[in-house]
Amino acid sequence: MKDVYLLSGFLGSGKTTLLANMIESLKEQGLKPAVIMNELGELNFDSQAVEEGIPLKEMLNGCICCTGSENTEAQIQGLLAENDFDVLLIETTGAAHPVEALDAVYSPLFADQLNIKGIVTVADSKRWLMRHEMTPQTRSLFLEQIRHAHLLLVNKADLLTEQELGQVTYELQALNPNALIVQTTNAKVPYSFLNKIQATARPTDIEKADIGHHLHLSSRLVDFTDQAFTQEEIEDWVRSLPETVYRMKGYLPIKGNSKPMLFQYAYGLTQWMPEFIKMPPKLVIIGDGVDAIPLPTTTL
Ligand SMILES: Nc1nc2c(ncn2[C@@H]2O[C@H](COP(=O)(O)OP(=O)(O)OP(=O)(O)O)[C@@H](O)[C@H]2O)c(=O)[nH]1
Repeated sequence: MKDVYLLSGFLGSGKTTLLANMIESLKEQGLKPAVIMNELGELNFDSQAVEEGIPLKEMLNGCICCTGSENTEAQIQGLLAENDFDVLLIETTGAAHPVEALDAVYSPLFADQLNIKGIVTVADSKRWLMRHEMTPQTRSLFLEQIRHAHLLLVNKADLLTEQELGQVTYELQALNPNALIVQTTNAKVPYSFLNKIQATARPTDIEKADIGHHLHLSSRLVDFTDQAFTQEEIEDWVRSLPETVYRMKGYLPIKGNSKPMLFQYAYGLTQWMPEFIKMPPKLVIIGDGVDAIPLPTTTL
């Protein structure tokens, strides 16, 4: 299993600085990093932050969450096929919504090779104090990046007074009580903090899950080998799910079909497509607390 970290945060908050620090920390631990950088422009000025010899893929033509997950899937598959690495660091553009970015990264094709550790959001603490000057759209994205973080860096601590820093930390923790929060200058975060987070629900977590536990944004891989459903049974199940299930995608075994069907769910809508290759019957579920939700059942 290869660990995957998604680096999120507003433009100029310190993501590239964090990336460079994380590469150093991982190497100190004897781990081999690989990097995917997602920049909005045609040219990636930040790629100099990644030293030679580290596997690097660049996605320059748009946001990881808008260019379509196929592109991200292809980049990850390329990295997995061509390189030997232990940890994948993905720097998203400042304009990426964290749920969309997680969705783009989590493909049923290689879900059993990747362990999504989580979203590390770099929050610019100075900008937080001036958030009322932002447009409502950018402020809302800023808030979403903070809300969905598993590890939250209150960065640029050097630019604030002690009192301001205390206030910002308190406000950010109130917005996301589940996140591990750490005050940083130049995004310097100890490896032990990074290693602590975990966004992929494992079978042992699911057995332990109870109400109030694991309310975080997380992903879960369900294997439907030796099972089959009708499309109606799946649609009924989808209607019974809480609104905190944001995305599902994968291949579902449908009675009467020799090959699992491609299934997608987003914003309350399902989409079905016949698949002509026999794909493994696996489904990825992304949402808050997905380890606790019941799975579909069949009557026959
Ligand atoms: N004073 C101060 N400056 C910082 C800190 N962290 C990062 N910076 C500076 O802030 C600027 C932006 O940092 P980057 O790491 O490039 O930020 P980014 O989020 O990757 O930026 P984009 O790629 O534009 O989204 C750089 O000049 C950094 O040196 C900090 O803790 N304090």
